[in-house]
Amino acid sequence: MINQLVSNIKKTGAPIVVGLDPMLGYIPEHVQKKAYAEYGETLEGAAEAIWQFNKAIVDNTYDLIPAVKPQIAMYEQFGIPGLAAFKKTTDYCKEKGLAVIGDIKRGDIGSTSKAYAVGHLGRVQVGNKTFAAFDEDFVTVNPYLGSDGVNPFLDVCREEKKGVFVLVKTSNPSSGEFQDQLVGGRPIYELVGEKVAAWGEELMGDDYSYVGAVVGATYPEMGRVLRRIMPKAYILVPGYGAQGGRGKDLVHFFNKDGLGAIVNSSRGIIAAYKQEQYARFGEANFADASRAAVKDMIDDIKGALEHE
Ligand SMILES: O=c1ccn([C@@H]2O[C@H](COP(=O)(O)O)[C@@H](O)[C@H]2O)c(=O)[nH]1
Repeated sequence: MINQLVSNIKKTGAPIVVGLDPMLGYIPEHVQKKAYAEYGETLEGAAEAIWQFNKAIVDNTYDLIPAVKPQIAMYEQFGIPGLAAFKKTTDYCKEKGLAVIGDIKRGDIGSTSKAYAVGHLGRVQVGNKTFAAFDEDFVTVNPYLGSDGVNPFLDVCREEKKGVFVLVKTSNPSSGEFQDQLVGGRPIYELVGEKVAAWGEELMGDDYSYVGAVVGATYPEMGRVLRRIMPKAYILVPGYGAQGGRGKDLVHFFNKDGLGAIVNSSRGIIAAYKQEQYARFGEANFADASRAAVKDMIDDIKGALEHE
Protein backbone atom coordinates (compact mmCIF):
# COMPACT_ATOMS: atom_id res chain seq x y z
CA MET A 1 0.00 0.00 0.00
CA ILE A 2 2.83 2.46 0.56
CA ASN A 3 3.69 2.12 -3.15
CA GLN A 4 0.02 2.69 -3.99
CA LEU A 5 -0.10 5.76 -1.73
CA VAL A 6 3.03 7.22 -3.32
CA SER A 7 1.66 6.47 -6.78
CA ASN A 8 -1.66 8.19 -5.90
CA ILE A 9 0.27 11.22 -4.62
CA LYS A 10 2.36 11.40 -7.81
CA LYS A 11 -0.74 11.00 -10.00
CA THR A 12 -2.74 13.75 -8.26
CA GLY A 13 0.26 15.94 -7.47
CA ALA A 14 -1.45 16.52 -4.14
CA PRO A 15 0.36 15.52 -0.94
CA ILE A 16 -2.82 15.85 1.08
CA VAL A 17 -5.37 13.74 2.93
CA VAL A 18 -8.99 14.67 3.48
CA GLY A 19 -9.96 13.87 7.05
CA LEU A 20 -13.46 12.42 7.21
CA ASP A 21 -14.38 13.50 10.76
CA PRO A 22 -18.13 13.96 10.38
CA MET A 23 -19.45 15.43 13.63
CA LEU A 24 -23.19 16.13 13.41
CA GLY A 25 -22.55 19.83 13.98
CA TYR A 26 -20.80 19.96 10.58
CA ILE A 27 -23.51 18.13 8.68
CA PRO A 28 -25.93 20.54 6.99
CA GLU A 29 -29.50 20.52 8.26
CA HIS A 30 -30.99 19.35 4.97
CA VAL A 31 -28.79 16.23 5.00
CA GLN A 32 -29.72 15.46 8.61
CA LYS A 33 -33.44 16.09 8.02
CA LYS A 34 -33.52 13.69 5.08
CA ALA A 35 -31.77 10.96 7.09
CA TYR A 36 -34.09 11.46 10.10
CA ALA A 37 -37.15 11.35 7.83
CA GLU A 38 -36.12 7.83 6.85
CA TYR A 39 -34.63 6.49 10.10
CA GLY A 40 -35.95 8.85 12.79
CA GLU A 41 -33.76 10.79 15.20
CA THR A 42 -31.90 7.62 16.12
CA LEU A 43 -28.34 6.34 15.99
CA GLU A 44 -29.26 4.84 12.62
CA GLY A 45 -30.47 8.26 11.48
CA ALA A 46 -27.21 9.88 12.56
CA ALA A 47 -25.21 7.16 10.81
CA GLU A 48 -27.20 7.68 7.61
CA ALA A 49 -26.57 11.45 7.77
CA ILE A 50 -22.84 10.78 8.24
CA TRP A 51 -22.76 8.42 5.29
CA GLN A 52 -24.63 10.79 2.95
CA PHE A 53 -22.39 13.69 4.03
CA ASN A 54 -19.20 11.68 3.49
CA LYS A 55 -20.38 10.37 0.13
CA ALA A 56 -21.08 13.89 -1.15
CA ILE A 57 -17.63 15.09 -0.06
CA VAL A 58 -15.84 12.07 -1.53
CA ASP A 59 -17.78 12.36 -4.82
CA ASN A 60 -16.72 16.00 -5.08
CA THR A 61 -13.05 15.57 -4.21
CA TYR A 62 -11.81 12.07 -5.04
CA ASP A 63 -10.31 13.06 -8.41
CA LEU A 64 -8.08 15.66 -6.69
CA ILE A 65 -6.75 13.67 -3.75
CA PRO A 66 -4.73 10.51 -3.04
CA ALA A 67 -6.17 9.49 0.32
CA VAL A 68 -8.70 9.96 3.08
CA LYS A 69 -8.38 9.62 6.82
CA PRO A 70 -11.61 8.70 8.59
CA GLN A 71 -11.33 9.34 12.33
CA ILE A 72 -13.01 6.35 13.98
CA ALA A 73 -14.03 8.27 17.13
CA MET A 74 -16.48 10.33 15.10
CA TYR A 75 -18.23 7.11 14.07
CA GLU A 76 -17.86 5.14 17.30
CA GLN A 77 -19.84 7.76 19.21
CA PHE A 78 -22.90 6.51 17.31
CA GLY A 79 -22.32 2.91 18.35
CA ILE A 80 -22.84 0.02 15.95
CA PRO A 81 -24.65 2.10 13.28
CA GLY A 82 -21.74 4.57 13.45
CA LEU A 83 -19.20 1.79 12.91
CA ALA A 84 -21.28 0.52 9.98
CA ALA A 85 -21.06 4.04 8.49
CA PHE A 86 -17.27 3.93 9.03
CA LYS A 87 -17.06 0.66 7.11
CA LYS A 88 -19.38 1.86 4.34
CA THR A 89 -17.25 5.01 4.00
CA THR A 90 -13.92 3.15 3.84
CA ASP A 91 -15.28 0.66 1.27
CA TYR A 92 -16.63 3.48 -0.88
CA CYS A 93 -13.36 5.42 -0.75
CA LYS A 94 -11.45 2.32 -1.81
CA GLU A 95 -13.84 1.81 -4.73
CA LYS A 96 -12.96 5.37 -5.75
CA GLY A 97 -9.26 4.46 -5.79
CA LEU A 98 -8.35 6.34 -2.62
CA ALA A 99 -5.94 5.04 0.00
CA VAL A 100 -7.71 4.80 3.35
CA ILE A 101 -5.88 5.70 6.56
CA GLY A 102 -7.97 4.58 9.52
CA ASP A 103 -7.20 7.00 12.33
CA ILE A 104 -7.76 4.48 15.14
CA LYS A 105 -4.72 5.19 17.36
CA ARG A 106 -4.57 1.67 18.77
CA GLY A 107 -1.82 -0.12 20.67
CA ASP A 108 -2.01 -2.49 23.66
CA ILE A 109 -0.29 -5.57 25.03
CA GLY A 110 0.77 -7.90 22.23
CA SER A 111 -2.24 -10.24 22.19
CA THR A 112 -4.70 -7.34 22.14
CA SER A 113 -2.72 -5.40 19.53
CA LYS A 114 -2.86 -8.51 17.38
CA ALA A 115 -6.67 -8.42 17.50
CA TYR A 116 -6.69 -4.73 16.57
CA ALA A 117 -4.26 -5.35 13.72
CA VAL A 118 -6.23 -8.32 12.38
CA GLY A 119 -9.55 -6.47 12.66
CA HIS A 120 -8.40 -3.29 10.94
CA LEU A 121 -5.67 -4.37 8.50
CA GLY A 122 -5.76 -8.12 8.27
CA ARG A 123 -8.18 -11.01 8.10
CA VAL A 124 -9.93 -12.71 10.97
CA GLN A 125 -10.36 -16.48 10.89
CA VAL A 126 -13.85 -17.90 11.45
CA GLY A 127 -13.83 -21.68 11.11
CA ASN A 128 -12.29 -22.40 7.72
CA LYS A 129 -13.00 -18.95 6.37
CA THR A 130 -11.25 -15.60 6.73
CA PHE A 131 -12.83 -12.16 6.65
CA ALA A 132 -11.30 -8.71 6.22
CA ALA A 133 -13.40 -6.88 8.80
CA PHE A 134 -12.62 -3.17 8.49
CA ASP A 135 -9.95 -3.54 5.81
CA GLU A 136 -8.29 -0.11 5.90
CA ASP A 137 -5.01 0.34 4.01
CA PHE A 138 -3.18 2.05 6.87
CA VAL A 139 -3.94 2.69 10.52
CA THR A 140 -2.48 4.98 13.15
CA VAL A 141 -0.73 3.21 16.04
CA ASN A 142 0.06 4.43 19.54
CA PRO A 143 3.57 3.16 20.47
CA TYR A 144 3.32 3.95 24.20
CA LEU A 145 3.26 0.27 25.19
CA GLY A 146 6.55 -0.41 23.40
CA SER A 147 7.60 -2.85 20.68
CA ASP A 148 5.37 -5.73 21.75
CA GLY A 149 2.37 -3.44 21.26
CA VAL A 150 3.54 -2.41 17.78
CA ASN A 151 4.96 -5.71 16.43
CA PRO A 152 1.56 -7.37 15.81
CA PHE A 153 0.69 -4.46 13.51
CA LEU A 154 4.02 -4.88 11.69
CA ASP A 155 3.39 -8.63 11.29
CA VAL A 156 0.02 -7.99 9.66
CA CYS A 157 1.52 -5.22 7.49
CA ARG A 158 4.17 -7.70 6.28
CA GLU A 159 1.52 -10.30 5.39
CA GLU A 160 -0.98 -7.93 3.83
CA LYS A 161 1.38 -5.29 2.38
CA LYS A 162 -0.40 -2.62 4.38
CA GLY A 163 0.99 0.18 6.52
CA VAL A 164 0.96 2.03 9.82
CA PHE A 165 1.59 5.57 10.95
CA VAL A 166 3.09 5.55 14.43
CA LEU A 167 2.41 8.54 16.70
CA VAL A 168 5.78 10.27 17.13
CA LYS A 169 5.03 13.94 17.88
CA THR A 170 1.35 14.78 18.00
CA SER A 171 -0.13 18.13 17.00
CA ASN A 172 -2.06 18.95 20.17
CA PRO A 173 -1.03 21.77 22.56
CA SER A 174 0.01 19.50 25.47
CA SER A 175 1.81 16.89 23.36
CA GLY A 176 5.10 18.03 24.90
CA GLU A 177 4.00 17.04 28.40
CA PHE A 178 5.33 13.54 27.84
CA GLN A 179 6.66 13.47 24.27
CA ASP A 180 9.24 16.26 24.82
CA GLN A 181 10.61 14.87 28.10
CA LEU A 182 14.33 14.22 27.91
CA VAL A 183 15.66 10.70 28.33
CA GLY A 184 19.45 10.47 28.23
CA GLY A 185 19.47 14.08 27.01
CA ARG A 186 17.17 13.37 24.05
CA PRO A 187 13.45 14.14 23.72
CA ILE A 188 11.21 11.09 23.72
CA TYR A 189 9.78 11.94 20.29
CA GLU A 190 13.29 11.61 18.79
CA LEU A 191 13.73 8.20 20.40
CA VAL A 192 10.36 7.09 19.05
CA GLY A 193 11.36 8.47 15.63
CA GLU A 194 14.52 6.34 15.71
CA LYS A 195 12.45 3.30 16.57
CA VAL A 196 10.09 4.04 13.66
CA ALA A 197 13.09 4.18 11.31
CA ALA A 198 14.38 0.86 12.68
CA TRP A 199 10.96 -0.87 12.47
CA GLY A 200 10.63 0.45 8.92
CA GLU A 201 13.93 -0.99 7.66
CA GLU A 202 12.36 -4.45 7.73
CA LEU A 203 9.30 -3.33 5.82
CA MET A 204 10.41 -1.36 2.82
CA GLY A 205 8.29 -0.63 -0.25
CA ASP A 206 10.00 0.67 -3.41
CA ASP A 207 11.23 3.97 -1.95
CA TYR A 208 9.41 4.38 1.33
CA SER A 209 8.66 2.12 4.25
CA TYR A 210 5.33 0.60 5.26
CA VAL A 211 6.06 2.11 8.68
CA GLY A 212 5.27 5.81 8.69
CA ALA A 213 5.01 8.40 11.43
CA VAL A 214 2.55 11.01 12.67
CA VAL A 215 4.15 14.41 13.28
CA GLY A 216 1.98 17.47 13.87
CA ALA A 217 2.04 20.47 11.53
CA THR A 218 2.00 22.63 14.65
CA TYR A 219 5.62 21.69 15.46
CA PRO A 220 7.58 22.55 12.28
CA GLU A 221 11.04 22.56 13.89
CA MET A 222 10.52 19.11 15.31
CA GLY A 223 9.25 18.04 11.89
CA ARG A 224 12.58 19.11 10.40
CA VAL A 225 14.56 17.04 12.91
CA LEU A 226 12.29 14.01 12.57
CA ARG A 227 12.50 14.15 8.77
CA ARG A 228 16.27 13.62 9.13
CA ILE A 229 15.90 10.85 11.70
CA MET A 230 13.35 8.88 9.59
CA PRO A 231 14.31 9.48 5.93
CA LYS A 232 12.32 6.50 4.62
CA ALA A 233 9.20 6.98 6.72
CA TYR A 234 6.20 8.69 5.19
CA ILE A 235 5.06 11.39 7.60
CA LEU A 236 1.33 11.89 8.14
CA VAL A 237 0.99 15.53 9.17
CA PRO A 238 -2.21 16.50 11.01
CA GLY A 239 -2.74 20.01 12.34
CA TYR A 240 -3.13 21.89 9.07
CA GLY A 241 -5.96 24.44 8.86
CA ALA A 242 -8.22 24.26 11.92
CA GLN A 243 -5.22 23.75 14.27
CA GLY A 244 -3.21 26.54 12.64
CA GLY A 245 -0.71 24.74 10.38
CA ARG A 246 0.01 26.37 6.99
CA GLY A 247 1.92 25.28 3.89
CA LYS A 248 4.91 27.50 4.70
CA ASP A 249 5.38 25.65 8.01
CA LEU A 250 5.55 22.26 6.34
CA VAL A 251 8.31 22.34 3.76
CA HIS A 252 10.82 20.56 6.03
CA PHE A 253 8.48 17.63 6.56
CA PHE A 254 9.14 16.71 2.90
CA ASN A 255 12.19 15.10 1.36
CA LYS A 256 14.07 16.76 -1.50
CA ASP A 257 12.10 14.59 -3.96
CA GLY A 258 8.95 16.52 -2.92
CA LEU A 259 7.63 13.29 -1.37
CA GLY A 260 7.73 11.85 2.11
CA ALA A 261 4.86 13.72 3.74
CA ILE A 262 1.10 13.80 3.42
CA VAL A 263 -0.81 16.59 5.12
CA ASN A 264 -4.24 16.08 6.66
CA SER A 265 -7.05 18.55 7.03
CA SER A 266 -10.39 17.45 8.44
CA ARG A 267 -12.61 20.33 9.66
CA GLY A 268 -10.92 22.73 7.24
CA ILE A 269 -12.23 20.67 4.31
CA ILE A 270 -15.43 18.98 5.43
CA ALA A 271 -16.82 22.08 7.14
CA ALA A 272 -15.39 24.56 4.63
CA TYR A 273 -18.90 25.87 3.86
CA LYS A 274 -19.01 27.32 7.38
CA GLN A 275 -15.90 29.45 6.75
CA GLU A 276 -16.27 33.02 5.53
CA GLN A 277 -13.88 32.28 2.68
CA TYR A 278 -16.26 29.69 1.21
CA ALA A 279 -19.58 31.13 2.39
CA ARG A 280 -20.46 31.97 -1.23
CA PHE A 281 -21.24 28.30 -1.84
CA GLY A 282 -23.96 28.20 0.83
CA GLU A 283 -24.91 25.26 3.01
CA ALA A 284 -26.78 23.56 0.14
CA ASN A 285 -23.52 23.29 -1.83
CA PHE A 286 -21.32 22.21 1.07
CA ALA A 287 -19.45 19.64 -1.03
CA ASP A 288 -18.51 22.28 -3.63
CA ALA A 289 -17.06 24.34 -0.80
CA SER A 290 -15.02 21.30 0.25
CA ARG A 291 -13.72 20.93 -3.32
CA ALA A 292 -12.66 24.59 -3.36
CA ALA A 293 -10.94 24.14 0.03
CA VAL A 294 -9.07 21.07 -1.26
CA LYS A 295 -7.81 23.04 -4.28
CA ASP A 296 -6.68 25.93 -2.05
CA MET A 297 -4.89 23.53 0.30
CA ILE A 298 -3.05 21.88 -2.59
CA ASP A 299 -2.01 25.28 -3.97
CA ASP A 300 -0.84 26.42 -0.54
CA ILE A 301 1.35 23.37 0.06
CA LYS A 302 2.69 23.07 -3.49
CA GLY A 303 3.34 26.81 -3.59
CA ALA A 304 5.36 26.58 -0.38
CA LEU A 305 7.37 23.62 -1.72
CA GLU A 306 8.10 25.39 -5.01
CA HIS A 307 9.39 28.48 -3.19
CA GLU A 308 11.72 26.38 -1.05
O1 LIG B 1 -1.27 14.45 16.32
C1 LIG B 1 -2.39 14.26 15.86
C2 LIG B 1 -2.85 13.02 15.48
C3 LIG B 1 -4.08 12.91 14.91
N1 LIG B 1 -4.88 13.98 14.74
C4 LIG B 1 -6.20 13.76 14.10
O2 LIG B 1 -6.22 14.47 12.85
C5 LIG B 1 -7.46 15.10 12.67
C6 LIG B 1 -7.26 16.61 12.66
O3 LIG B 1 -8.49 17.27 12.46
P1 LIG B 1 -8.55 18.84 12.04
O4 LIG B 1 -10.02 19.10 11.98
O5 LIG B 1 -7.88 18.99 10.70
O6 LIG B 1 -7.87 19.59 13.12
C7 LIG B 1 -8.37 14.61 13.79
O7 LIG B 1 -8.99 13.43 13.33
C8 LIG B 1 -7.40 14.26 14.89
O8 LIG B 1 -7.88 13.24 15.74
C9 LIG B 1 -4.44 15.21 15.11
O9 LIG B 1 -5.13 16.24 14.97
N2 LIG B 1 -3.20 15.32 15.66
